[in-house]
Parts: sequence; structure tokens; C-alpha cells
Amino acid sequence: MIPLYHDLSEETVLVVGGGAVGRRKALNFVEEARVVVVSPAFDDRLIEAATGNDGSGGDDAPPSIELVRAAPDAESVSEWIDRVAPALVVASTDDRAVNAAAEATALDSGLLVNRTDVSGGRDPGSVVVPATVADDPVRVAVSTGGQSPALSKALRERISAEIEGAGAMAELTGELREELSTAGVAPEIRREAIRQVVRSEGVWKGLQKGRSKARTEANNVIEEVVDR
Ligand SMILES: C[C@@]1(CC(=O)O)c2cc3[nH]c(cc4nc(cc5[nH]c(cc(n2)[C@H]1CCC(=O)O)[C@@](C)(CC(=O)O)[C@@H]5CCC(=O)O)C(CC(=O)O)=C4CCC(=O)O)c(CCC(=O)O)c3CC(=O)O
Ligand SMILES: NC(=O)C1=CN([C@@H]2O[C@H](COP(=O)(O)OP(=O)(O)OC[C@H]3O[C@@H](n4cnc5c(N)ncnc54)[C@H](O)[C@@H]3O)[C@@H](O)[C@H]2O)C=CC1
Repeated sequence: MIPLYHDLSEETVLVVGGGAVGRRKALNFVEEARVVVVSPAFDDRLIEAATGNDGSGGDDAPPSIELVRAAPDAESVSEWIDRVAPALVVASTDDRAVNAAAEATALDSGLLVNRTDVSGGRDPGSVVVPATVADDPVRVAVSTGGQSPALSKALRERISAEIEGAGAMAELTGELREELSTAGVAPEIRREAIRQVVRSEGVWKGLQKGRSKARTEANNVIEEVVDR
């Protein structure tokens, strides 16, 4: 399996099954997408997350979770997919037949599907959700190819400390590469300078002390490369 990052802003994710797993997926996807959960019963924390967030806040409203109380069977789950028009369907009921029908309909309609009750052996379009750790805009995703989700979670917890400050480093070097480009620095020198900045202990330490300290450190690194 090859990891790809998918922009789901402005999209809808349909979660079929609102138990503990459906709740985890809904809370993950609502960071970016509108989420609709269809289920006869809902996890308490899912109800909490959806409360006061009815999705009717107009175009500028942040993404929301909408709960719809219904128990579609394997035949009628396709009606929900048609009605909600999602980009991704999460099949997270404890009923294998309903999950299988949701998967088949999604794939027939050219939609992405996340089947939560199976691992391995996937058709194109059937995606797994990795464990994710973020220091925005940096995001690290871990998958074990479905073999050991608990290991994905444990590794995610370890990596969390490892990427501290990476978001600020991404922003700083994003600016620097634009500046070097605008200043007309030759591409190979520019690339070398940026490669050195992201590996510089001084810049990483500088970021902990504040933006201007990091900038000074980065400028020193860049000058050395440019003057070489
Ligand atoms: C294939 C996949 C499909 C998908 O859901 O996308 C899948 C499938 C299954 N998970 C199962 C069990 C558990 N899943 C977790 C946790 C997570 N599961 C996630 C992803 C994935 N799970 C995909 C593969 C990812 C990969 O490649 O590694 C994470 C990473 C992301 C997320 O879901 O948000 C999230 C951690 C989030 C975080 O904290 O970072 C825990 C741990 C816990 O709950 O503490 C357990 C119990 C321990 C165990 O069993 O390992 C079962 C058996 C169910 C049963 O026994 O009935 C199946 C079905 C099967 O294996 O057949
Ligand atoms: N992918 C993952 O990370 C994990 C997957 N699982 C699997 O995911 C599935 C769900 O697990 P849990 O959330 O722990 O179970 P759960 O029993 O807490 O939740 C199942 C939910 O599905 C709802 N439901 C039942 N029939 C439905 C229907 N016809 N239409 C819509 N909703 C329906 C129930 O009301 C309940 O809210 C299980 O099959 C389990 O094997 C379990 C743990 C982790």
C-alpha cells in the first residue's frame, strides 16, 4: 500500500455505524470535512462532539458532525450514499453484511471507502486510515498494512516527540525557499542551502527560542553555502 494524502476540505464523509470506531473516524475526518454519521445508536462522546453543531451554520461555518438516526440494511445503505453524496464512506457498523454493502456501493460509484472490519486484501479505492501525528503543516502517517493497528498507534505516540518543532521548521524553510528563489539564487545552491537548514541543529534549537533566533541561525547557514 502506498500512502497518499487526500484533501477532504469542502467534501462530505459518510460514516455508517456510530459506535466507538465510527466516533474515532468521525472525529478524525471532521478536522477537515463535513461528517454525516448514520446509525441507530451513537457513542456518547460522538453525541457530545455533534451537540451545538447542527451543520446549518452557512457557507463559512466550520466542518461539522451531523448525526442521523437510522439503521439501513444491506439493501438500503446505497440510498444513504446517494442522498449524502460523500467523497468517502466509512463502513463502521458491527454488521458485516451492511459494511460489505456500503463498500460495494461506494466502489461501484467511484467513491473511496474505509472498511473498518477487515484488514488486508483491498480493491483500489478501499483505503485504510493510518495513525497520524501532526505538528501542522507537518503530518506523519503510520500504517502496518492492516497487520497491527495497535502498533501503528504505539509508533504514533513515539514519533510525536520526534517531530516537535517540525511545523515551525516547515514554515521557516517554506519562506526561505521563496526568498532565495525571488533573490535569483541558482537552483542547485538554493536546494543545498535548504537541505543544510533543515539539518542544522542550530536552527532547530533556535526555533525553540523563537522565530527571530531561528532566522538568524538559518541566515548563517545559508550565507555559508552561498559564499562557498
Ligand atoms: C485495516 C484498518 C482499517 C481502518 O480502520 O482504516 C484497521 C482494522 C482493524 N482494526 C482493529 C483493531 C484495532 N484498531 C485500533 C486502532 C486503530 N486502527 C486504525 C486503523 C486501522 N484499523 C486500519 C489499519 C491501519 C494499519 O495499517 O496499521 C488506526 C491506526 C487509525 C484509526 O482508526 O483512526 C487506529 C489507531 C489510531 C491512533 O490512536 O493513532 C486498535 C487499538 C486501540 O483501539 O487502542 C485496535 C485493537 C487492537 C488490535 O486489534 O490491534 C481490527 C480488529 C477488530 C476486532 O477485533 O473486531 C480491525 C479489523 C481487522 O483487523 O480485521
Ligand atoms: N478499524 C478499527 O480501528 C477497528 C475496527 N473494529 C471493527 O469495527 C466494527 C465496529 O466496532 P465498534 O465501533 O467497536 O462497535 P460498536 O458495537 O461500538 O459500534 C457499532 C455501531 O454500529 C451501529 N449499527 C449497527 N447496525 C447498523 C446499521 N444497520 N446501520 C448503521 N449503523 C449500525 C450500532 O448502533 C453501533 O453504534 C466492528 O466490526 C469491529 O470488528 C473494532 C475495533 C477497531
